[in-house]
Amino acid sequence: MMKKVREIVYGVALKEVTGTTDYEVGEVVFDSRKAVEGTLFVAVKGVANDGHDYIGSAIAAGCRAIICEKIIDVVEGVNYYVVENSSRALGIIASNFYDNPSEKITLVGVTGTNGKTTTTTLLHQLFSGLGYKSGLLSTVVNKIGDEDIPSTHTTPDPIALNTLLAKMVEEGCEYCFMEVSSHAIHQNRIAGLRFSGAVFTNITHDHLDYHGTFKEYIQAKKAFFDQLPSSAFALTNADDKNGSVMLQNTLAKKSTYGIRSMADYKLRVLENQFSGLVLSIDGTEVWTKLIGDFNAYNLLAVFAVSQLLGQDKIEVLTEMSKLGSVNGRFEYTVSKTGVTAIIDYAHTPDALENVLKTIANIRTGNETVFTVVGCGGDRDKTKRPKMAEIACEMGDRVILTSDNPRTEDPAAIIEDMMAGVGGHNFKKTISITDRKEAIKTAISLSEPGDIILVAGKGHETYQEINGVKHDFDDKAIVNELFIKLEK
Ligand SMILES: CC(=O)N[C@H]1[C@@H](OP(=O)(O)OP(=O)(O)OC[C@H]2O[C@@H](n3ccc(=O)[nH]c3=O)[C@H](O)[C@@H]2O)O[C@H](CO)[C@@H](O)[C@@H]1O[C@H](C)C(=O)N[C@@H](C)C(=O)N[C@H](CCC(=O)O)C(=O)O
Ligand SMILES: Nc1ncnc2c1ncn2[C@@H]1O[C@H](COP(=O)(O)OP(=O)(O)OP(=O)(O)O)[C@@H](O)[C@H]1O
Ligand SMILES: N[C@H](CCC[C@H](N)C(=O)O)C(=O)O
Ligand SMILES: [Mg+2]
Repeated sequence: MMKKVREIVYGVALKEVTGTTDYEVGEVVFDSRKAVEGTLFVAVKGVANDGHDYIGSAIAAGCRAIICEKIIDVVEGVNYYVVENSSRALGIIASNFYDNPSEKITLVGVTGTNGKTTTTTLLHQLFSGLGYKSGLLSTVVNKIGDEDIPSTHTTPDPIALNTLLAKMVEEGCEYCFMEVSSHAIHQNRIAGLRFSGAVFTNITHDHLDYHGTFKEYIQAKKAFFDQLPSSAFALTNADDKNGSVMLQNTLAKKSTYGIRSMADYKLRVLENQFSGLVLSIDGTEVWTKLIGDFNAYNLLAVFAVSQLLGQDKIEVLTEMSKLGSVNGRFEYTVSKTGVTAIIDYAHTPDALENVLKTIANIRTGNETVFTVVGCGGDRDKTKRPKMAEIACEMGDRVILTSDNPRTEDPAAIIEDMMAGVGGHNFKKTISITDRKEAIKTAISLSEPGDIILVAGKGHETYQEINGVKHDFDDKAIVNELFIKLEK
C-alpha cells in the first residue's frame, strides 16, 4: 500500500520541507535499521539514542524520506520534512498511515500505577460476555476477539499500536480496551489516537527512575486526560488523593467512582474472602471470584465504564459475576498438604501493601505468611527498601530474592532492599538470590495452613539476566515443588 507523504502527515504542522510531499512510501519506520527505499524514516529523540544520529544510515540504506526536528546535512534526492516534535508526529503519522483505526472502534484507555492490566482484561472479558467482539492491549497479552497476540510492552509503539487497531477494525471488533502506561504518554505513543474514554485507577510510587519526581509522574498521567476530546468520558478514582487532578483540564465528560468518597459510581464490599468478593453495586448484590479490596476498585471501574458506554445495568451485573481471575494477579493454588501459594504481580510498594492487606483480611490468624519478593534491576531503585519494609512489617517471614536483575548485580539489588529491613526485622528475613531456591525454601519452611506470597513476576514466563530471558515461571515452579512436597 503506497501513500503520498502529503496524506500521511495530515494534521502535522510541517515547519520546513526540502523536496516534495508528493513522494510515495509503503511503510513508516522509526528505527534506521528498518529503513530502506520506499520507507518514511521518523527520527525520534529517545532515552538512550537520538534518531537524528541515524538519518545518515537510513539514507545509506536507500531511504529517501525523513521526518526530523532539524536537518543536519542535505543529501541530494532526499525529502526532508521538519516538524516541531517528531515523536508526536510519529503518533499522528502512524494513525494516518493505517487510516485512523481508532476512529472506527470504541477505544477506552486505562492509566494508573496499578490495576491497568486487571481492569482492561476484565473489560475485555465483560464485553465479550455481553456479545461484542473486542480487542485488548495489555502487559500480559494483546487480543483480537479470542485470538492471542504476544505483548512486548504495556503500551506498544505507535506503529505496532495502529497495526493492531487496524486489524481489530478489519476483524469486526467494536471495542478496544487498552493500557496506557506513563512511558507511553510521555513518549507520545498514543498521539493521534481518538479515545472514547479514559480511566484513572490510582497513582503511587513507581517509575521515578524515568519521570524524576512524583509530580512529573502525576503530570504524565494527567497529560492523557488533557488530550481527550469533548466527546469522550474521563473517569477517575475519587478515593485516590490525585484522582481529581486528572480531571482539572480535560474537555471530556467527567465521572468518578469510589468506595469511601462521594462519587458517581459507588459500591460496598459485603464480603472479602478467599472464595471471592461479595459486593453491593448500585443496590444489587454481586458475587465475584476476584479477591481483595483492590479488585473491588477494579470491578467498580469496569462497571462504571460499562454504564458510560451505555450498557444495560442488569445484564452487566449478571456478566460481572462470571468474570475470571487475571493471569498472575492474586492467583492461588493449594498443595495437597494444605499450604496456599499466591502468585501476584505486585512490583510496587503500594501493590505489595494491598496484597498483604488482603491476605491479612482473609487469614485466620494461626498461619505463617511467607513473602518471597525481589525488585527489578535497571528500574526505580527508591522502591527497593520500601518494598522490603512492607514485606517485613506486614508478613511473618520474608525471603528477599531476585526479580529480573537485568544488567544489575542481584546481590546489590537485595542489598538496596535490606536498607528497608529494620533491626527488629532481621530475624524474620533471609536473602537468597536464586529465585527458585527462594521459593523452594519458603515451601520447605512452611507447614499445613501457611500462606506463601510469591510477588513481583505474576504472569511473566522468563527471568531477564544480562539481556538474556531465561525460562522462569513462578506458577509452574510452585506447582512443580508442590507436587514434590506430596511425595
Ligand atoms: C525507556 C523506554 O521507554 N524506551 C522505549 C523507547 O525507546 P527509546 O526511544 O528510548 O530508544 P533509544 O534507544 O533511545 O532510540 C531512540 C530512537 O533512535 C532509534 N534508533 C536507535 C538505534 C539505531 O541504530 N537506529 C535508530 O534509528 C530508535 O529506533 C528510536 O526511535 O521507545 C521504544 C519504541 O516505542 C520502546 O521500545 C522502548 O521501550 C523499552 C524497550 C522499555 O523497556 N520500555 C519500558 C520501560 C516501558 O516502556 N514500559 C512501559 C510500562 C511501564 C509500566 O509498567 O507502567 C510500557 O508501556 O511497556
Ligand atoms: N486497583 C488496584 N489498586 C492497587 N493495587 C492493585 C490494583 N489492582 C491490582 N493491584 C495490584 O497491583 C498488581 C499489578 O496489577 P495490574 O497488573 O493490574 O497493574 P498494571 O497497572 O497493569 O501494572 P503495570 O504497570 O506493570 O502494567 C497486582 O498484581 C495487584 O497486586
Ligand atoms: N512494567 C513494569 C514491570 C515490572 C515487573 C517486574 N517483574 C520487574 O521486572 O521489575 C516495569 O517495566 O517496570
Ligand atoms: Mg499492566
